[in-house]
Amino acid sequence: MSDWVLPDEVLSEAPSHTPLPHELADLELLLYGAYSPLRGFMSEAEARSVTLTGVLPNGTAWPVPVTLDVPIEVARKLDNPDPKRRVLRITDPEGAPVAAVECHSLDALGPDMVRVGGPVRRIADAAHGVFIGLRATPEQAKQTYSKPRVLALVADRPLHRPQLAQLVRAAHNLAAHVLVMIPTGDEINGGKVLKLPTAALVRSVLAAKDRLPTATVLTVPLSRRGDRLRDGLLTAKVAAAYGATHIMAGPEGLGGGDGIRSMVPRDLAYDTRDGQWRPIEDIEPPFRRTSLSEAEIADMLDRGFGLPEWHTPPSVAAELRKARPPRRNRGLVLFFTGLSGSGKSTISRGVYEALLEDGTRTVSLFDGDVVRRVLSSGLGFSRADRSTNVRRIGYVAAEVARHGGIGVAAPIAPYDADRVETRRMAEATGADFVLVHVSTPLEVCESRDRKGLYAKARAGQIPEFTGISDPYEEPRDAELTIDTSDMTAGEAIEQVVEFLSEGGWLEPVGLKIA
Ligand SMILES: Nc1ncnc2c1ncn2[C@@H]1O[C@H](COP(=O)(O)OS(=O)(=O)O)[C@@H](OP(=O)(O)O)[C@H]1O
Ligand SMILES: Nc1ncnc2c1ncn2[C@@H]1O[C@H](COP(=O)(O)OP(=O)(O)O)[C@@H](O)[C@H]1O
Repeated sequence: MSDWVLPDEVLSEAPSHTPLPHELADLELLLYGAYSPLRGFMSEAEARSVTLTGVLPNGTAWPVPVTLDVPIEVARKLDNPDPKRRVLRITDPEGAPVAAVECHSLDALGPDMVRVGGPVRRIADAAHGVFIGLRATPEQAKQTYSKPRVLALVADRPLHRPQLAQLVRAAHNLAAHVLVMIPTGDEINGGKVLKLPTAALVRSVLAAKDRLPTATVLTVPLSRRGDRLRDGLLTAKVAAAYGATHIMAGPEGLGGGDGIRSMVPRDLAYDTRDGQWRPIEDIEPPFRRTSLSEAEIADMLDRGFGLPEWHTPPSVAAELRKARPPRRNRGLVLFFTGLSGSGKSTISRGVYEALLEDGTRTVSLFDGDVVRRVLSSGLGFSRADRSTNVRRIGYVAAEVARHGGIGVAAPIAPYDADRVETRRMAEATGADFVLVHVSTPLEVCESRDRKGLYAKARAGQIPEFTGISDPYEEPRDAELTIDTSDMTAGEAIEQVVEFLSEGGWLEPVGLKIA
């Protein structure tokens, strides 16, 4: 990839840095040569040029910035005037060195961060990664192609019969070898209804392998930037680097370019007369079954209904059932937020006990006092400490949910960013996240003043008290909002239990609140 030779003593003295997941994914693609002709991370000027014009200053078209940002303390250690000796050692999240960056450019991004640009070089093969055995460099992949034409498909969702039929038709018409690229980078779930953890996505795609024409199936650490057009162009670039001559346009549409042609598949429907998938307009309406939407598929899985065989191969359906079990068996983080005295502890404890009495679900309660004593001992109530506290709770509750249990937590959790991160952690495990905002107004909480804390806060004896001298950011993404001003604790608990039953997380029968 890179022709520079790195003396050992330079490397051993180089400062280390562990990049963010999407930066590591970019690094992997750079090292593979999958971002060819890029050989390294962009300088700020290059990144700006790409963002504004889609072209690098040297005239190369490139759709998105590929950048690496490091904290200023790390950048300060890169003080050698000779750029060949200004080397940053990149470590994976476990701390093992994986690559080196020869830092040709260092551009300050505000007071804390520095953008590091320059060529990259592999030090060691990545040792970890889900389905790492399915990774390949473009050169390795090209060895497997059986035909001159190669049709790429980015499988960022499971393949059901309509997608398989589209692929088979396109591959047949082109007489092409098929290259299935399963994206394993960050944000592959972005905007999807049916969110799957990476391993589950790979398994569900592999479950359709027998139904593919001659194909090479790879995982590719592609991540999404959130701009469909540019993401599409980047995907096409990577597919071209892997030797694809054609690419299937996805539901969002994908750009071609770079000598790769985009294939827009025809809309297919199922013909009930002979069980074939064919262009929708070739089937008379009474015999036509259109494909299920992602929302319909998600809903069927949530309710525990089997996916119909006319639509989904049984092997794929089985993987999806495992990855997304019916809600009554699926992990859940039930997260209460609200002011002190709003009723979080009372309601969460009541729901926890109702779940214990019901006995169909395993459940852990992260009681506020116990959390502060054990999990978060030593933390106070500064913004940073509250954030750490809430994210720790979120992390542990997500682990409970990963294994199919219900994690119930009830911290104040005053900051939106921490609640959002907590939701992300839960959903990344394949579990659900339900946010209950106990919205009892401050006046009511203060009049209750069960622990006498509001009086102390008003008297200035407790600095940074939520609602008095510290912020509470009202959630706008709560699944359920309960104001306990005019209801009994029993009624509040029942509202939550009913919500869980109606949503399918609990069997409706059997649960009774006294
Ligand atoms: N400064 C300040 N602000 C708010 N609350 C305070 C403070 N100091 C102590 N307490 C008591 O600690 C409880 C809140 O802890 P949490 O872990 O839920 O807070 S946070 O989510 O980390 O913000 C909270 O308990 P609850 O009444 O159960 O909410 C208070 O009793
Ligand atoms: N509908 C209700 N739901 C919950 N608590 C209520 C309700 N009505 C009155 N309360 C009282 O309000 C107080 C709430 O305290 P707590 O549950 O410890 O709140 P938090 O955990 O949010 O600080 C308790 O004394 C509780 O008895």
